[in-house]
Amino acid sequence: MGRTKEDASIGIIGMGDMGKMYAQRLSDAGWRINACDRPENFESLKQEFASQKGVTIFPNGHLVSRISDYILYSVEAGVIDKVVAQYGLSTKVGAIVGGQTSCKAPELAAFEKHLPSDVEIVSCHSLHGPKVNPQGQPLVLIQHRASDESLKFVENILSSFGSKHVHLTGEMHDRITADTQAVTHAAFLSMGTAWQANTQFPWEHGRWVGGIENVKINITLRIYSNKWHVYAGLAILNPAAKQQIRQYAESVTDLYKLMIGGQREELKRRVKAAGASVFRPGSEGQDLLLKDEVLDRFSLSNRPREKAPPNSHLSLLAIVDCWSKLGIVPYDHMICSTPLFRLWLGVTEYLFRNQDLLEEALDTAIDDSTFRSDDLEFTFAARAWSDCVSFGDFESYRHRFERIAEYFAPRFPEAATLGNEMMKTILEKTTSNN
Ligand SMILES: NC(=O)C1=CN([C@@H]2O[C@H](COP(=O)(O)OP(=O)(O)OC[C@H]3O[C@@H](n4cnc5c(N)ncnc54)[C@H](OP(=O)(O)O)[C@@H]3O)[C@@H](O)[C@H]2O)C=CC1
Ligand SMILES: O=C(O)C(=O)Cc1ccc(O)cc1
Repeated sequence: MGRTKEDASIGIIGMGDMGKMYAQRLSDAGWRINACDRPENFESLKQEFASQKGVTIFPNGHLVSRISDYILYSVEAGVIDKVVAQYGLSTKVGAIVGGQTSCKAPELAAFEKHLPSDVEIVSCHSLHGPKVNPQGQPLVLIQHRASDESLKFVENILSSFGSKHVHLTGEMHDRITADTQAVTHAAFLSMGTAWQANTQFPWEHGRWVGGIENVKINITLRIYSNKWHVYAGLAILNPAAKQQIRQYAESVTDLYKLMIGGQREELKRRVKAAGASVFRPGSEGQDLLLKDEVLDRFSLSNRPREKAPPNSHLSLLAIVDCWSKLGIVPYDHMICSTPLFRLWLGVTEYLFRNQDLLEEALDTAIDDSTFRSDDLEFTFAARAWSDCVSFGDFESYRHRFERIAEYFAPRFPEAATLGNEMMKTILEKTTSNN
């Protein structure tokens, strides 16, 4: 089997956002790519890639599999079993197969079930979206059923991304990404749900101008402007994610009850104890991941920001409570973190490492009823998303997601421009080395 650029070729099955990004970058790096999407997309895909040197589009996965030396399945997580069942037997003798889906248990199970035994398995996962520059971002590699030499071959293929290779088992990958991805998305999905329930575009209200709020708004819109199946797949198919998301919903509910019950001392005690277990003493002198001047630059609002308006920050208090209850130290996951996770940790840290800001949030939660209805809707939303993930029903997830996405859709273009700029600037300051 060929193992160099001159004599090997790479197959990509599923030419959606990630598949196209891989095809583009790997062919630019000099690899020969054989790619396909669904048969009905053959003609349009062929036209789209007509001028991309090194990429050949085929009508289906059989034709890709039989001639490629490393084959990557880059399809929706929910259909991985079906697609591998369809094309797996056509895999070239002695080839290596991998997948790009965000949850590895079903993907690896599908490979074991459907691939011939002479086929090796090295899977991967780029921990960022298709529009993020892979340079310096984590790239997980899973040597599931393969020789060291085959792993090296795959590493060589993917080396042109300039990503940081992280070697994990499938099981470790799923445990970590439940912490970093699934629960992070649950928080932002819930924010969007609450804003929609109260028919708000939050940046049109003075209470949501500046700083942390910019990140909340931009990321929420970014998620809702993406494909629902990416978020549904990694939450519903990952068993560890259900528990994490449930804990997040419980933390939100518990803290909300303390707020409306006026239990100031108990609220402060619980939140500060959680903060102490997540933001360990001794870290005070370290640089914050995010700073005011960065946060303030990316507002969808045209209102001036004078002083940060007080906010109970229930979503942030709850994530720290959740991490603490689950014994998660988020900094331990930096090596395997997505950009969104680093932003989420960044804003949380920003609140918890500023004692005045934290006190203000806790006092606001008790004394100021301005946010009560928003926090109530947020609590409902967190519980509803948790139920939706626990029930494991893709269609109801899709329905919820798309209903809310539709509400925000008119604002996606401006949010995307600003959000991309924000991600770029902030990512330069929050690498996975932090
Ligand atoms: N988007 C992201 O930020 C990231 C996504 N991932 C993961 O990567 C995978 C791909 O995601 P993404 O590219 O965003 O999703 P897309 O929906 O853009 O791409 C998936 C593609 O696979 C195609 N497909 C489905 N069935 C078949 C089949 N039988 N044969 C050939 N092609 C098929 C789909 O066609 P159709 O649309 O017609 O069904 C679609 O074009 C997912 O598992 C996702 O979880 C990983 C990292 C980041
Ligand atoms: O950064 C995030 O969490 C994203 O939303 C982008 C994303 C989505 C799915 C992945 O498997 C990896 C990255």
